[in-house]
Amino acid sequence: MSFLAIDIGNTRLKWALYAAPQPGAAVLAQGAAFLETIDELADSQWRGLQPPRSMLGCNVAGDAVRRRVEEQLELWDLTPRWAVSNARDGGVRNGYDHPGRLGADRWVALIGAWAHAQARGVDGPVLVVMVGTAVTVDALDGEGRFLGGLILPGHGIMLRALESGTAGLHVPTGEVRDFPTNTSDALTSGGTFAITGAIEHMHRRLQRHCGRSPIMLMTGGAGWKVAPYLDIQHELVDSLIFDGLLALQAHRLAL
Ligand SMILES: Nc1ncnc2c1ncn2[C@@H]1O[C@H](COP(=O)(O)OP(=O)(O)O)[C@@H](O)[C@H]1O
Ligand SMILES: CC(C)(COP(=O)(O)O)[C@@H](O)C(=O)NCCC(=O)O
Ligand SMILES: [K+]
Repeated sequence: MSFLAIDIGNTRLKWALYAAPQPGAAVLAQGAAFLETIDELADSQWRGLQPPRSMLGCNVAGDAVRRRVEEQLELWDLTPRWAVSNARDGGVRNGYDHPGRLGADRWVALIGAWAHAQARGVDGPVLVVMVGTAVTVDALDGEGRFLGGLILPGHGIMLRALESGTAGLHVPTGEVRDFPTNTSDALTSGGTFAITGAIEHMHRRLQRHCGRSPIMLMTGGAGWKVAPYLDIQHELVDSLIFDGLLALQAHRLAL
């Protein structure tokens, strides 16, 4: 019954093997690999794993990367399946102008966030934040409607853009400070507060739109770096995308 969930972002592939394709199933094994090393998965992290019976992934890193991962999946006898954004699934309605153009990771995370809210009896809005290569800040109302969201550069991209666009900004990583007094701290703090500022802005907007304070769920490889500087209540849920994939797979099996 085991189920493999895969989340391919623009920096890393994350995977988790679950005992069953059901929300709340036990994690049997998990790992992550930078995209440069995904051609070794079958010979390294995945070797010796209990063979998964099914898989569902989400991928925003392009078709070439998907094909490379499918080659690794040939280790087992299973059909690779990939989540695509659509108009409605897992209790969420997609408000994007062209639902299929919404990043599959955002769609799956919204479905995971909705499942979390339902499980906790939350019936108000949810702000879904992912801090990966890029940062996304997505608004879900109390009825499970995805209203829309922001995309902004992640910390690394912001710093590289500043480095390549200026003559005088080649400095080591600094600390986050309220009033930075050197270039390193100014850049690190600027990047962090650009992200927290966008999150807090969307939080206010969603609160105003729904007339209720949203809960906020945050995920992504760099979430832990941003979380300490957020002035609003939030929860880090590392497994948000996997939880969305589990919800989708369970839903599909129930049909
Ligand atoms: N082991 C790590 N140590 C420190 N930072 C990390 C680590 N792994 C990831 N990150 C941070 O998280 C970002 C990537 O997060 P991730 O969620 O894997 O992105 P994506 O989903 O876009 O591939 C990196 O840009 C980096 O800032
Ligand atoms: C916004 C993203 C680049 C985020 O990618 P990530 O940081 O997870 O690697 C990805 O969700 C994407 O390519 N989205 C498609 C465009 C959209 O969502 O509107
Ligand atoms: K991601």
